[in-house]
Amino acid sequence: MIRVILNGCNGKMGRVLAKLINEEKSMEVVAGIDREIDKFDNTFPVYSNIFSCLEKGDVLIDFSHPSSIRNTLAFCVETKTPMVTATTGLSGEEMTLFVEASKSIPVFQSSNMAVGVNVIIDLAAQAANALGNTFDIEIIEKHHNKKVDSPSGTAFMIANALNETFEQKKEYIYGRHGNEDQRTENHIGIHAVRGGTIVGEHTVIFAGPDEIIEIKHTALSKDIFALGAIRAAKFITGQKNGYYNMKDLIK
Ligand SMILES: NC(=O)C1=CN([C@@H]2O[C@H](COP(=O)(O)OP(=O)(O)OC[C@H]3O[C@@H](n4cnc5c(N)ncnc54)[C@H](OP(=O)(O)O)[C@@H]3O)[C@@H](O)[C@H]2O)C=CC1
Ligand SMILES: O=C(O)C1=N[C@H](C(=O)O)C[C@H](O)C1
Repeated sequence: MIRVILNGCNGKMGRVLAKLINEEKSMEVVAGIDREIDKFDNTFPVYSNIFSCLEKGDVLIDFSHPSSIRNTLAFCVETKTPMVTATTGLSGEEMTLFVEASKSIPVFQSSNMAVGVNVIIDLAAQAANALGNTFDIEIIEKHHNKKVDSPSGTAFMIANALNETFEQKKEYIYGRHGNEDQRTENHIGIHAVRGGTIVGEHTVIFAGPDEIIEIKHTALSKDIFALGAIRAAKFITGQKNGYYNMKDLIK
């Protein structure tokens, strides 16, 4: 039985994960961490301070907020608990903390745990490689009105993968407004739409002379992210210390 500690257990994703882990034969949630501990009638103990957690986990799954990342990593390193993290909106400094921690524990990180998104990233990189600078690239992402960070972690993941294909790196332009950001071939435009209960949509537009290619992924439920994280958690419990992502899982 894989014992899971859930960081952000009372959030939207935390609750979907708890339900889906409950349906798994080989996994159980042994503890949860969140800011408010009495928000729901959880079937496992919930702590507001991760260092108060009494249960031993085989893996920690994190869908929370950047403000919790330092303590969560410190806890995982201290208790030698492998960590799967899906939290987005991290600073460059916070990202390097994961790489540092991965010298002591296995760390799995992805801004999007859905298999399909990782397929469209490869397709878009292939298109960017073939089209070079002749087509302009714009990324549009749409999410629900409760999302904290903009643009999405996935939009950055896509833009970074596309930029890797160019010798001269392109500059990211966010949601143009006014006269300052007129397009040049050196731009990747990134635009965030927020509304209602949109689960998650990412479209990469390649706009060329008289032709347009669009590569799009639509998430229809939050289950796909939770199932990806469950798969990552099963994968990482058997791994050596190191930094892993979806490429290691779906290769
Ligand atoms: N990689 C992926 O596939 C996916 C990633 N995500 C990312 O996962 C994260 C969570 O998403 P979602 O569940 O929708 O967000 P929610 O805001 O619904 O949930 C986050 C939870 O974490 C809690 N929290 C905030 N700060 C802390 C802290 N310092 N310590 C412990 N808990 C804390 C929040 O409490 P409170 O409500 O009090 O603020 C909340 O209960 C986001 O970064 C989101 O972008 C989401 C879906 C898919
Ligand atoms: O906050 C969300 O909901 C999501 N966040 C992730 C992101 O920022 O890319 C992944 C997914 O699109 C849902």
